[in-house]
Amino acid sequence: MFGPPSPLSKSRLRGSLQSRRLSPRGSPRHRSPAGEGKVSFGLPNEVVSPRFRSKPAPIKLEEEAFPPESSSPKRATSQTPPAKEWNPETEARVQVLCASPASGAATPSFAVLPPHLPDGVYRSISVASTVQSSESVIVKEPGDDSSLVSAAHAAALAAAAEAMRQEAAKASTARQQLEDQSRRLEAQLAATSQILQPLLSPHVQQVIHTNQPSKHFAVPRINPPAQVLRAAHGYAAPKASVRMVHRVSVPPRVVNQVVSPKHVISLPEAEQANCGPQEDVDMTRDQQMTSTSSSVGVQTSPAQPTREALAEQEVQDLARKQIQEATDIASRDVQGTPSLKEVKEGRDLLRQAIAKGRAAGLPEEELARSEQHRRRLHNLYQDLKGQLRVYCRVRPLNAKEKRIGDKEAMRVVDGTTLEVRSTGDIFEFDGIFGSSESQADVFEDCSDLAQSAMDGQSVTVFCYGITGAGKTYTMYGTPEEDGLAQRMFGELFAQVDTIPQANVTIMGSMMELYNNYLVDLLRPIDWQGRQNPPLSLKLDKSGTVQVEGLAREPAKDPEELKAVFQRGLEQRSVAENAMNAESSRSHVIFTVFLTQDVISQQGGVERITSKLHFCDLGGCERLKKTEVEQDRDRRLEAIEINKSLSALGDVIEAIAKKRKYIPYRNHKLTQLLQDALGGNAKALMYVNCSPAQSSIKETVTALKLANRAKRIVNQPWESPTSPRRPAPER
Ligand SMILES: Nc1ncnc2c1ncn2[C@@H]1O[C@H](COP(=O)(O)OP(=O)(O)OP(=O)(O)O)[C@@H](O)[C@H]1O
Repeated sequence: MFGPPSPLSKSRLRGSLQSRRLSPRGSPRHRSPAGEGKVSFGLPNEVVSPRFRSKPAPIKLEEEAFPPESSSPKRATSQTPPAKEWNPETEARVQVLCASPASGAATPSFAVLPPHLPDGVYRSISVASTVQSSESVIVKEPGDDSSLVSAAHAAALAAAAEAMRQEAAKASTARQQLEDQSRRLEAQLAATSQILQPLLSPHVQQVIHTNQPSKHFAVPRINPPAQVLRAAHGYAAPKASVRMVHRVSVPPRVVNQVVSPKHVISLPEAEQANCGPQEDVDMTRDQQMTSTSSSVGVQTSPAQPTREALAEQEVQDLARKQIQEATDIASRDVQGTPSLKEVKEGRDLLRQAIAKGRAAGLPEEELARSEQHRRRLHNLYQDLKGQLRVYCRVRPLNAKEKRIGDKEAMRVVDGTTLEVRSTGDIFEFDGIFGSSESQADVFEDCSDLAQSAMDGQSVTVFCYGITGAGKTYTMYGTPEEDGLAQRMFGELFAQVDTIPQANVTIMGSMMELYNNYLVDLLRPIDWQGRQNPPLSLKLDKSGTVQVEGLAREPAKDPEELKAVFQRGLEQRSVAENAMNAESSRSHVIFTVFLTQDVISQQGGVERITSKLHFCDLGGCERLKKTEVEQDRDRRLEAIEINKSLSALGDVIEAIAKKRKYIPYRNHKLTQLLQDALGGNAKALMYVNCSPAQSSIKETVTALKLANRAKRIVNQPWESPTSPRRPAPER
């Protein structure tokens, strides 16, 4: 209905506006010269509010309200620009008073404007309705010769005026509401102030900008860090509980009523003041928060979720979705008789989804079901790979062997096949490591078992072979390069770190089995290499082997566990000297005990316990007849070693052939490892070989025993948290 504003010259406008005031009735500007066709209008005096009449407001131009005409719009300034004379011949003038709710200066007056308005008024009205500030004056374009408005035009103008009046009424209501709100705030602040009074320093009670148009009321915040205070105020608060302020803008009236005059200081003063130590307030932050909010009884509206909370929620929802998808895929993949690859993919997918869920902050009880599923898949994967896996590692010829011109009698055919050149024997293992392969390569396939141990399965790593074949090197490495055990310690703690709320206890123990006698390598020994009380083995009701009297040392990180193990190795050499033993004729077992409290689906706590054994087995070669006859001690050692290794072979074979009777009791070594062989346990055996032709006979014997061990069958999966079923024994 209203057309766009005329493209007026701003400089001309400014000139006209500056020279214009709300003029009294009968002023020359109020009436246009008759018959000229150019009419100018001023507001009649009776329609101007009394406030205006007594003190006419200066007319300002709000240029932003007009469409830009030139590229460099000019702003009206306080300086008076040169006044431009109004030419009634060429200009029709209209004054439009807009009542601004912000200023509250005037009420709308359009309805009472004279009916004889030129066309330009409509454009003016349109412009005026977009003007946000107090007054505007619109000038009719020169050359517009429509002189009088029709009655319809006048009615339209009146309607526009009515609309503006309604807007003003709305603004007034809004203002009223604001005032009410401000009064409520005032009451709340007064109450808060009363409560906080005892907690505030006498120096900084409340910090207020007294001379600023927008006043600030200081609301205390609890316990800011000392360094922040030091930076801000140059002092540190010893135990002060209330120091920093959050500023909340409130109407000046409210501030003045809330804060007593003696506490009103300007902000710069407050910042510069060396406030010194404050009174100690013996309340915790939480207590203060509680007491403040409860005693004040502040009416708070329900907390709106912040943008961060919404983003977090979104991430969590996405993580939930991914876990569900991964679970579905994994379940589908492992139906029927899944391949190793399918199980691995399902497990990895679920593992990643759970890790993302943890990172997104999903609670452990929500992840418990997926975790259980992931454990199941991991266990299935390990079982499919082989519950007992046997690897062969061939070391390089050593300096002595090279010196005597020994030949290499072994050939690694491929990753799983080994050939003995001289005899033509072929041995198949789960993996063969040649002389060039590093400790890291050997560890690669072993690292997954750290997860099995964390999931509650017992894990045993054996190193087996003839003297000097590289068992100790493989298991414990050298000072320069970690062996399997140290690498596994690192992996275990890395697993622990992936579960933020995990309550895991890791402890280490170390013992030596020499001539069927168990020695605790973490406890002192007497001159004969004995301990009092001696260690004894017991099988508890859950089928777990207990070594009574064995010291367990807690470890918080891999380094601490390595230190425990190092101490055990040192004690071992002391024991050997005392017992006149030969190192290769004893078994050394380092055990890591894991206890983990996991959150169940119902939110309760489930305890998972497991053991990780590292067994460096004694050399398996037979002594030459002459040596045995000459040295009684060496003979006894050899007999004992052979007995233990043969007992181990029997147990492995019995498990492999699914016999009802598993002869664990035949030797202390098998008794000790009863809960780590068969059942749900996992075992890795590394058979270490010398490649030398000179020791090929003993090497082949060791390889045959290892080959026999490989045939252990898998057992069905059991929950890691269910009591371990003892392996059958008659
Ligand atoms: N894969 C290998 N690469 C390089 N050197 C090796 C390797 N395996 C073993 N050795 C070296 O061979 C020597 C004998 O190894 P190690 O002491 O581990 O044998 P062992 O089987 O434990 O002997 P024992 O039964 O007497 O304890 C060591 O000097 C070791 O550093």
